[in-house]
Amino acid sequence: MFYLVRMVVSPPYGMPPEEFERLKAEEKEVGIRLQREGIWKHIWRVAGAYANVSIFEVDSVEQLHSAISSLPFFPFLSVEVTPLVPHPSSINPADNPLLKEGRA
Ligand SMILES: O=C(O)CC1=CCC(=O)O1
Repeated sequence: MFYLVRMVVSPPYGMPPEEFERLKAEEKEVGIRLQREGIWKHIWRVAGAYANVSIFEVDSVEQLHSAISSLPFFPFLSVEVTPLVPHPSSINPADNPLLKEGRA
């Protein structure tokens, strides 16, 4: 199952910069691990905002929640989740499991 996830980062006002930098480094580590595990397929910075849009591929919404809530920035994130289904006109096997399985 694919999900479009938009995350807006809002660190609390007054957070000491060194604590913020530590959390940011941990966030990057977890983000890279989830990409290497194949769950976090794409991540893009939203131009002009401290936000990202991402594509996750997971087996369940519980797995998605577990991944997102494992992020060190989680307490400071506004997260919007949109479930996706393959588009019938997609010719990209990565986006369309039917193509990947040779069934379309
Ligand atoms: O900077 C962000 O958009 C938040 C974030 C998620 C994974 C990562 O490395 O940073």
